[in-house]
Amino acid sequence: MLRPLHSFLGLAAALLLVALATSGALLAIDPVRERLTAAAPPAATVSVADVAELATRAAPGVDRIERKPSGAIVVTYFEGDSPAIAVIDPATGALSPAPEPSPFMLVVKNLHRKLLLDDPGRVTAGLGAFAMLVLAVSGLAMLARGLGGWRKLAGPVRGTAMQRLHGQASRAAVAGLLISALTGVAMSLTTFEVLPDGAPASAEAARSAEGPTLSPAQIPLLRDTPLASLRTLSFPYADDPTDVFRLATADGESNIDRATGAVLSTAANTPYQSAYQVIYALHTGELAWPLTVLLGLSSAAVPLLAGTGVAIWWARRRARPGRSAAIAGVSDTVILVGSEGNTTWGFAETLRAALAGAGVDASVAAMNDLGPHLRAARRFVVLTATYGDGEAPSSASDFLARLARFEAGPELEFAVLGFGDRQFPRFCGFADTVDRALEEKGLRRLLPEFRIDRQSAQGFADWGREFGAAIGVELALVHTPERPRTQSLRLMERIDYGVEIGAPTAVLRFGPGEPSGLMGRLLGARLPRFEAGDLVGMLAPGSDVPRFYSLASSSRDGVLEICVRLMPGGLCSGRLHALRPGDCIDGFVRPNPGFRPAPGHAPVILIGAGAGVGPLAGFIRSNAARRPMHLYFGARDPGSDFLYRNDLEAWLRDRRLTSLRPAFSRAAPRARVQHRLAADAEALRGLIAREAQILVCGGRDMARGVAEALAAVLAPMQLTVADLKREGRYVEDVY
Ligand SMILES: Cc1cc2nc3c(=O)[nH]c(=O)nc-3n(C[C@H](O)[C@H](O)[C@H](O)COP(=O)(O)O)c2cc1C
Repeated sequence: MLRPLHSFLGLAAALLLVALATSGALLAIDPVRERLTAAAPPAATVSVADVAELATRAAPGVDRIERKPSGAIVVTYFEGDSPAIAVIDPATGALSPAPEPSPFMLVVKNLHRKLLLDDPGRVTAGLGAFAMLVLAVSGLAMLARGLGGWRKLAGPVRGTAMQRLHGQASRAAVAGLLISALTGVAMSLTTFEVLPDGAPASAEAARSAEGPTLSPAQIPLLRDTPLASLRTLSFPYADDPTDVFRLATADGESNIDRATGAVLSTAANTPYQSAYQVIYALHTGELAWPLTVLLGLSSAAVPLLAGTGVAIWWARRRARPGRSAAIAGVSDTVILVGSEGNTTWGFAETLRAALAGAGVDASVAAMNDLGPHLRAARRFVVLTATYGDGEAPSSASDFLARLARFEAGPELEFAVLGFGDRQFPRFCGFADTVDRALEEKGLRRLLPEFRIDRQSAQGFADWGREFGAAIGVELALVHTPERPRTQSLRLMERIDYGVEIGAPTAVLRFGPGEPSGLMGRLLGARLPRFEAGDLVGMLAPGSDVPRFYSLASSSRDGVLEICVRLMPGGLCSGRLHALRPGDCIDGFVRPNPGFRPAPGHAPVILIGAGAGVGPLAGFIRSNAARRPMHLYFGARDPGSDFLYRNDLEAWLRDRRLTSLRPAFSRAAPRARVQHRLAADAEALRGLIAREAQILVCGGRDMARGVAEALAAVLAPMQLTVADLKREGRYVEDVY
């Protein structure tokens, strides 16, 4: 429900919000500039009477003085018959010219308040503020859901570059946008009298006694009112002997007898009038100038949020299959899809087509489409992704509630296939929940739940064989993900290791290759943006299924570096190892924000073996802040496959690397990283007590051995590897 609300409202209101927010950001410039150039605030002892005295001396025809939110005191007076305006220095009484309101800013103000129209514009601006409020709240709730709950709201945002930009910008701007939107709605409701009038109270009209006019210093109320609480002071009209001094402060208004100085009438603001003034001051940022800066910057982020939001919506729309597939009629087999990024729909379609080929009538629907019309189905096959901390993806957000209401027949069968990523603490957590719920509902299980890591086509094919056997057909699932948009990379340099010991491993450094597309031809080829630990996908010859390698550099290093072990019979590694400097290959970058050191200064323990040291070397190279980094590196022979040896020694010297603990399995004293970890147990416990984060990269067996060794290290601290994983302090990149 949240996503459609956010998307449709965002699309419908995008232009209006960009106009309101951009004009709001421009309006914030003047108050901040005024504040920065304003004189130092007067001492707290300066009273309204002091400044009014100075004003009567500097400008004998003074009509009114006003204290601006920036603190500037503006005097309006008459020079002969002509009105004039100036800023007065409350310490010296010196007058200086008041800044003229620029015609451009007047247009901007009109645009912001009423879109250059009258009442229809004011109504539309009010609706815009309401749309902003709904978008800010729904966006924040979606972000919290995606990150695994409100307590993880500050965690790293995941997803495509566009999704990360949208999430990070909205997180930075949401406080300011909520203040602007809430106060904007309140001001609109006040304008249209849905809420009571918030204008300050006016004191009842009064008449002065006849007699000579007192000077401000002779009037007790003006002496007792500090300058800081002044709004306006109007002086009595010279030609009307009964006119009064009119003093407005934050608390209300008073009329003062010009001849006696007595207070003739007074009106205090009601709590609502006081509240409205706070609302107004919050909206305009008048309350405090840092607030003006916050509101201005938050508003300036709105065009970025609108642009990235539309791009995300468009990408999602393009990837999603047609509506007809999503609400397909009832078939024998119904494939229910839980997806957020849409890749699971592609797997579902492959499955549907293969079932059709095997003579099984199947259709595809969103999990949220579960309803009484599906009671006629014979079996449900659930394909679902997981988000956040084991949460449902958007197309399955309502599934468990719908399942609770669903009346399943006694013969209904089910199978669950989870799509997830092992790096998350709750791998395929939502698929687990759905599997249990279907079993508890009394559906007949066809086969145990199966989990697929990082959209593995191989895993999908394996499950397909088991599922086919369970329903009595032969099923060969060949899933070809949509071919990603690649770019050409040119090999600049390669360093070979491990040849002598039969484990050839190469560090390959790429630069931009042949330019492609109009932009490439105009601007020249460039590398995309990436961080160490992100992935580069390469397509093996004759295959559309990419093989991913962890990046050992960030784009700031000017090269795209990977570390590749030649696998026996490996098509992709074979192709990469055959490259000579100058050769080109196509690849694409996929962000992998779950695998990188968390921000901050806490120590980092890096553990890798073989080519798994690649991304870890990238983290060390990027460690400009010199946070403590300790590397445990496993290889076979120091003379042959000590990858990055020269770099690691240089990084130890310049303190990017704090300690290096290599372990060699084929040279005395033979050891693996696990042994080094066990030997360093005490030191490791010290680091973990200082909030250290552990990053592990390498083969599955090594990762298992490392987890076991660390479990023993952690036990005396009453901690487990699972505890650290939950806190995001133990992350693995395992292949
Ligand atoms: C923000 C985000 C959070 C994720 N959280 C989890 C998780 O908690 N557990 C898990 O196994 N996979 C998690 N994943 C991985 C996805 O479930 C996986 O990539 C899935 O194949 C995506 O399918 P979809 O494109 O159809 O949504 C997450 C992915 C992202 C981008």
